[in-house]
Amino acid sequence: MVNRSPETSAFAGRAEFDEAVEQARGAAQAYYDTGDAVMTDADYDELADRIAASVAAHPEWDDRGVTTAVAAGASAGGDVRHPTAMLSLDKIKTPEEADAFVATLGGDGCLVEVKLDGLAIRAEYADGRLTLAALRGDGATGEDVTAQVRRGIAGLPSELATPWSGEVRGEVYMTVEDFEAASANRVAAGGKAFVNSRGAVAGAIRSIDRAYEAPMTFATYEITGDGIDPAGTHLGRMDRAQELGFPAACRLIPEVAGECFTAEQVNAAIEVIGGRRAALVFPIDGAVIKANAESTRRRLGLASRTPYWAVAFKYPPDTASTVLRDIEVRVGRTGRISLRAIIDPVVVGGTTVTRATLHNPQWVAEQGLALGQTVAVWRAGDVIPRVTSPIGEQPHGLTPWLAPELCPQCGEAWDKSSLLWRCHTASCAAANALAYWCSREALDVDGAGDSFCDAVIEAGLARNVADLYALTADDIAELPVGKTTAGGTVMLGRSNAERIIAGLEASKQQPFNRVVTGLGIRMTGRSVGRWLAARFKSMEALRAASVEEIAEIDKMGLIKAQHVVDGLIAMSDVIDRLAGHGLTMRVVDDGGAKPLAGQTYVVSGSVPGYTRTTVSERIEALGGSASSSVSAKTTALVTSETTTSKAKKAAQLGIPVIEPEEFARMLA
Ligand SMILES: NC(=O)c1ccc[n+]([C@@H]2O[C@H](COP(=O)([O-])OP(=O)(O)OC[C@H]3O[C@@H](n4cnc5c(N)ncnc54)[C@H](O)[C@@H]3O)[C@@H](O)[C@H]2O)c1
Repeated sequence: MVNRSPETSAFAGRAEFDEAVEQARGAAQAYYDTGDAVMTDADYDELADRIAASVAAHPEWDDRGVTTAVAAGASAGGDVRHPTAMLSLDKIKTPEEADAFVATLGGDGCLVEVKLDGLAIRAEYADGRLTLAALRGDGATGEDVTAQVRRGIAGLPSELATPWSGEVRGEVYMTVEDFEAASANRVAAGGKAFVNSRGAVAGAIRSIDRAYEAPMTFATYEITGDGIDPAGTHLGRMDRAQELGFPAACRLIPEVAGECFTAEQVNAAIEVIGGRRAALVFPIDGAVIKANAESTRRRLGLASRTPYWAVAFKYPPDTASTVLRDIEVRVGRTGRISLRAIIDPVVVGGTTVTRATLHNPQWVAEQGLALGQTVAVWRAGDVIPRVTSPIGEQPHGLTPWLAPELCPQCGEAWDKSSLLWRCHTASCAAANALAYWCSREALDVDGAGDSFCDAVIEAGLARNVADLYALTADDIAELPVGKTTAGGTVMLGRSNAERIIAGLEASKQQPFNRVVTGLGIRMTGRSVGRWLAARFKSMEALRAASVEEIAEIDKMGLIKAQHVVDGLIAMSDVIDRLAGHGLTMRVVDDGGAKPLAGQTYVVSGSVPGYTRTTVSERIEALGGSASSSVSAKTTALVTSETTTSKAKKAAQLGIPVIEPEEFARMLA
């Protein structure tokens, strides 16, 4: 057994302990039987650790199998008896615990492989034909899923190319893409969206006559049978498995497929897998460290629930639970509804998060989400945090949240023809266009927020961004921009009006790329604005460019290029008037030195004194390029974090990392 982290504390009293056991068993029942989440895995693991620490301190306390049985609390296995037990794995969380495990191997070799997050399955073959497939169940017996497997699981064929007889064990899982598809297919067939990919596998593999497509994949980690040396090594057996057509879990990340002999090698492999976690197409919840040679495995042996020759390293959770407090409804630049969850602060993926996105109104309704309810929030790598599921039963007395039937901006009905509702009214489109133009990522007009833009459109003072430049402080000082708590009207006021007019004046000095960005052409944003400005240098040249010429820009593509051409034509008059008002219509080269020429930087997080846009602009003004993803071409990654996927990728590729403060000095 692996030593538990010192901070794990035992329960003080028996009653508290019994309650925790009950809670853990209930959670396991939901987790294994239905794939539902009653708590996050991290919360479950903490509870199980505390139960284990309590049993260690009070051996007479009965934990009803939580620490000694496979899937304790879940419904009893099934009709199929496994010839040898299908075990669980002991968990570790720190490099020191990994060191301790490696020490137990006594210098023998081990492997570090991905711990796939799906369901354990075993399949028997006779003369190349699948004869039986069963789930792990309680470890001793499991459910027969032969018919479901025959429906098709990639990597677990009903018939092999050779007449092989034997048994494979492994994990059935869904790739990220297949999970999204299975979930959408189930909703289209009148069912509920799946909560996560493991839950999706649990649901799909158990329903024999499901009315929706749910593509699944298999990878093996154990094999016995014809031509397999039971006394050999894991790597040897996996070679044979691959020859037979079963993908091996240990080969899914080729960089870590070799044998390790030292704790340093093991921890380095754990780091590599952890660094790639957010970008992997298959779901993992850890890495498995396991002895390679059968002789080592036999020497170390098995406990009742787990082998002593393998452990699972669990990465810091990328999912945390918190309480949903509010949902803000906004209309995006392209008229699409966007939902933002306001949540109690929670640390997830190494950062404190207070806001998260939500899929769409239908998903929220299906999940029955209510304000005040506990939800799971997921954040991986640098992605925007997302609410992935409600956790547990909805507390009594809460009413499910429903999105407003009307657009909160213009009061008209949504177009609900797709899951992401849209508002198509001309006033909303115009107000969104103005708000985008004035936003920090475009012309950054001081003081001109959403309520000002709505009010200008409402009052008929502007129909497009060019009209803004004809306004005076007198025109806008009395615009109604809000309501007092007593229901009275709040006016913009003279000083705010003057601030906005000064902000509009100052925006005439903004560089050309921001003018291009601010036009708000579909499928474009600040990066495309910068690429177009850098490539064509002036509005004149940009307007003269063909779709093909624009598409030649790296990462651009024909579809975006077509939108650019169409957008520029549609906004022809507006652009002419903007030019007339003195907005910057060409790249102004300050003639300064270009010390970053030929260099590419990836900035992750904030650099003092710069916004995300201005830092990219500054890099480019100094002759360099700003990119969003780390690759072999990256000169350096700018970040103060060491645990993000970008930082790990940079470490893997040997790319230098620069602290944001130092980078700010380089740009000065
Ligand atoms: N959220 C909840 O309410 C809840 C409840 C119960 C359990 N859980 C989670 O389940 C875990 C315990 O589950 P478990 O006992 O099923 O163990 P486990 O899933 O953590 O580990 C054992 C399993 O790992 C799988 N596996 C994947 N890749 C593997 C590989 N390369 N080599 C070997 N095995 C591999 C196998 O299916 C094996 O059965 C807990 O740590 C917890 O995170 C969560």
